[in-house]
Amino acid sequence: MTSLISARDLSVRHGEAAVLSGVDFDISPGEIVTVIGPNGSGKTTLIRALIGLERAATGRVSRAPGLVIGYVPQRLFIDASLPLTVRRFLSLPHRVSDTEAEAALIRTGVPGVGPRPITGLSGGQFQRVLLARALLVKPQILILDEPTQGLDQPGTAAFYRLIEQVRQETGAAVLMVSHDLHVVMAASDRVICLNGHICCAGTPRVVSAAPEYRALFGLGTGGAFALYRHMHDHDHEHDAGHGHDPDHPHAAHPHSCAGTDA
Ligand SMILES: Nc1ncnc2c1ncn2[C@@H]1O[C@H](COP(=O)(O)OP(=O)(O)OP(=O)(O)O)[C@@H](O)[C@H]1O
Repeated sequence: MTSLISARDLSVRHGEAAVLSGVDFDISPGEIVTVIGPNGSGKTTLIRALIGLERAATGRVSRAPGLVIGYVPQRLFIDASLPLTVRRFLSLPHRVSDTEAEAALIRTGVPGVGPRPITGLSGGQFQRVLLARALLVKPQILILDEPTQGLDQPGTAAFYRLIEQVRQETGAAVLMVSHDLHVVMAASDRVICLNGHICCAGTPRVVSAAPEYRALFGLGTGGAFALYRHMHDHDHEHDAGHGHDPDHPHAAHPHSCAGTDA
């Protein structure tokens, strides 16, 4: 299947520091792919490079022609003194009708918040409004950088269920960065474990068994694995699009994952 976004041998530098090196990446229509990794491992940098907001030092990134991306960045500061309602926020930067705006709020589980000041929302409501705004562009791919930050565990689980529904209803691919390992393992088709390079990648089952993953996140992933097995009974035979045996974890890069290669 044709990739929506792909990267080959992608490296990104910030000044002298190599933040990412040798990254190969693909995402297909309708896939949910999650990038995990420690703080500073280059997750946001990878997302930004895939969108085209960050320049590749070497390698290349390609996007399907005319690809429509719905992007929720990691940080969005809104000045609390700004008199901005949710409704007006949804029309930034592209104007949408009241009907479209309310439909998006209903879909993301926050109906009727349109007239409220955006800075008065709870963390969970705000994340849902950000998702609503991203959906209003009718994206072929949703890119969400830590969309559940600030949410409690039930809120996080509910948000991932919503993402899954959106994927089912719209067929959009979803690329996420997350720290919620347990839910990530339950809600992703494919997981990429990043630490300056790709340490391991594949289905949640493959990644949670990989020594590189365990070196980074410890062995307390049995619960995640059980949750994943419990919630998913559909086919996960494909593995990272590389034709590997899905039951055999692999490092996509031969280096240790204990530290970045920078
Ligand atoms: N604009 C920048 N200028 C210089 N260094 C940067 C810049 N942006 C990121 N970095 C550095 O690049 C490295 C990777 O940052 P990045 O934000 O991609 O990591 P991350 O995995 O998303 O981290 P976190 O989990 O903390 O959000 C870090 O060492 C960071 O300090």
